[in-house]
Amino acid sequence: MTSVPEIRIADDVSIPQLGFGVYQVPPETTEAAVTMALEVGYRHVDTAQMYGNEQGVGDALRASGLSRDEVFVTSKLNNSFHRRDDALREAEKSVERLGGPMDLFLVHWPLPTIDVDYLETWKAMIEIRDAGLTRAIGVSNFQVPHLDRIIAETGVKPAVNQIEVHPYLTNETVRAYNAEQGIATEAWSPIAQGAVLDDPAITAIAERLGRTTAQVTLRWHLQRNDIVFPKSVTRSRVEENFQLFDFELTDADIQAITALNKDERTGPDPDTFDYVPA
Ligand SMILES: NC(=O)C1=CN([C@@H]2O[C@H](COP(=O)(O)OP(=O)(O)OC[C@H]3O[C@@H](n4cnc5c(N)ncnc54)[C@H](OP(=O)(O)O)[C@@H]3O)[C@@H](O)[C@H]2O)C=CC1
Ligand SMILES: O=C(O)C(=O)[C@@H](O)[C@H](O)C(=O)CO
Repeated sequence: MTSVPEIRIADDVSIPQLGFGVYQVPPETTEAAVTMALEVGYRHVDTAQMYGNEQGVGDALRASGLSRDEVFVTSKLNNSFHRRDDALREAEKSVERLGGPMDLFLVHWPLPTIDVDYLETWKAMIEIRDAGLTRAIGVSNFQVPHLDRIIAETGVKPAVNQIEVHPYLTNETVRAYNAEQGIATEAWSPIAQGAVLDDPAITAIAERLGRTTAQVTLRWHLQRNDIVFPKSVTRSRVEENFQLFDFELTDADIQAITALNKDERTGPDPDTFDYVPA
């Protein structure tokens, strides 16, 4: 079985650096998709209340025969639940759907333009952790000023900051701040939902190494010490995305891929994103 490196993100909490993302996996097929990923060897699943598929993740874990502590599970607080009482209640519901305490629970978006202050939400996350509903807490899509503020006001650093990172959006400012603060960076949409896979520079490296462009891109993330969880519902790709530990990129390869940055987002901008589900 492939051994996936782990990154320590909090006292007594380590996360496998490679996981399986389930954004846009329909609720009715999530159990099958996660079961497939567990069969391939993934031991880290990234879901969210917003995805509507935590139940399917929990069902796959229960059916797997694996003990709960063998699989690292992350979920995220939905944008509608930023008020303290809502956050605590909804974290309990996530725990029920997932079948036990989470390993990592994130504030999904800072929503800086919404009337609930994300500082209230971060304080609620600390309570959620202290109540034992999750082993570690973190944030997602937080920019440097958001991070600065929650750390200054509470003295509690997020274990991770999950942000959009891929060769066309290297997000260096936030990554550097995360590193300086000892916050692990998780790179969402690591292959830009496929947008980087035909890039000529990545293709040239892939051809030289006899790998696919998805594997080269994911390996680039790993060698930059970021945590990734590519999503696929296609078994051959789920397998391909797991075969990353028997080759290496050179420093020159890493620099060439990093140089592809064009600050191009595939998803929303955290400074303006204000979607709150009804
Ligand atoms: N915190 C946040 O705000 C966000 C978090 N995320 C997290 O990050 C995870 C990954 O990001 P996501 O947006 O899903 O995008 P990814 O960058 O993982 O790309 C997923 C897409 O690429 C395809 N794909 C996957 N592997 C391959 C491959 N080897 N070759 C060719 N195509 C491939 C998939 O197709 P198919 O499934 O058809 O095989 C799917 O269309 C999410 O699932 C979620 O967990 C994502 C967005 C925002
Ligand atoms: O996938 C996620 O985690 C997201 O937050 C995205 O779905 C994001 O909300 C989006 O892309 C909305 O269009």
